[in-house]
Amino acid sequence: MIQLEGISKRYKNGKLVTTAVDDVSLTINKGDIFGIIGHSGAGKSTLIRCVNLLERPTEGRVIVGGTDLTALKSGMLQDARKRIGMIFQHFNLLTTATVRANVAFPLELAKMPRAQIRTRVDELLKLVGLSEHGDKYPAQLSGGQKQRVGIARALANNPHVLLCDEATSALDPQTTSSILSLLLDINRQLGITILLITHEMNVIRSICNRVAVMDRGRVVETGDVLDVFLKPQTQVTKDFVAQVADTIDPGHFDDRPEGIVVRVHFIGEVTYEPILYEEVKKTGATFAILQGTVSRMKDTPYGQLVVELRGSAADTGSVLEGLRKRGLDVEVIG
Ligand SMILES: Nc1ncnc2c1ncn2[C@@H]1O[C@H](COP(=O)(O)OP(=O)(O)OP(=O)(O)O)[C@@H](O)[C@H]1O
Repeated sequence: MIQLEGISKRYKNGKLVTTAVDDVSLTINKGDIFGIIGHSGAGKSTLIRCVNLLERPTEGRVIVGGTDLTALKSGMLQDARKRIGMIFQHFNLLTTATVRANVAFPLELAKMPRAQIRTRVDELLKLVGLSEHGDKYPAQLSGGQKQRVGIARALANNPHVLLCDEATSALDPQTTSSILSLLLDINRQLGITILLITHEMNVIRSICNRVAVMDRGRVVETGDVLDVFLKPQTQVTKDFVAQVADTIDPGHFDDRPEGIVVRVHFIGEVTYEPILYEEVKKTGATFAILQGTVSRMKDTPYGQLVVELRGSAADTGSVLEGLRKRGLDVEVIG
């Protein structure tokens, strides 16, 4: 649905050149909720603004729904942009217009007849749970409600893609979670592909299926959220994963003298099966749990256990083999 090919964006200020985005290529599939995470200054905002050409990349191509936006003349680009909705951290609502008027705005620009606009606005307000608030002004709404207006407005022209620029960063945790649920519903019910940027791993974990990690203008890691989350490769990704409290602090188990220390990853329904117990029981080995967690990423349960396996080398070896045969990812870490 979105293909970014070799995107770079450089800003020139006199003799100073800042490279905000440095040769980024990404493929975002139809139906994905794709998250880009990075620290402040990593280039996320610049990159997401390149997708609808609010920023024109210095180099590279942006292909959305098969159309190369970077090759379009301005009239055609305006049309293509209607298929790309966008929401913002600070909502960007018209403060002197009511909720209805804010949502109607892109429809008026698209010259939709008045009666149709009324029906469409009703539909959109219902979708985002604001049917009772249509005649209010933005100042009379909470942050979460303002973002719902932003979402309704972004969806007005039936976009294929929704871009979310730090859409929950100005919201408290509870409101964040209600907006994230709404985005997930929109993705599922309307099949809209979502590309979001954030500096919070929790946002990625709650709703994204794919993630890219940005650092100093470059994508340093990309993949399925579960893979990246459970096996972060770079330090910057490890730091983001550590933001989420239920991950296990690596590497404090090397002082266990008696046995071998093993990290077992569970993904999916096996998380709730007594596999470890069953495999250990077949042998003369025993185990002690040193640390463990079970959680959920989007709809997938997952868990990690760090256990010390005690017993003869043959017994512990056969436990490891048994666990691997049953599809678990097992690492000996001490
Ligand atoms: N218009 C501009 N002119 C010059 N430099 C810019 C411009 N916009 C962004 N930059 C620089 O590009 C780099 C990336 O900025 P960008 O806002 O894309 O990062 P970010 O990851 O979105 O950070 P934040 O979360 O703080 O917005 C920064 O060094 C920034 O100072």
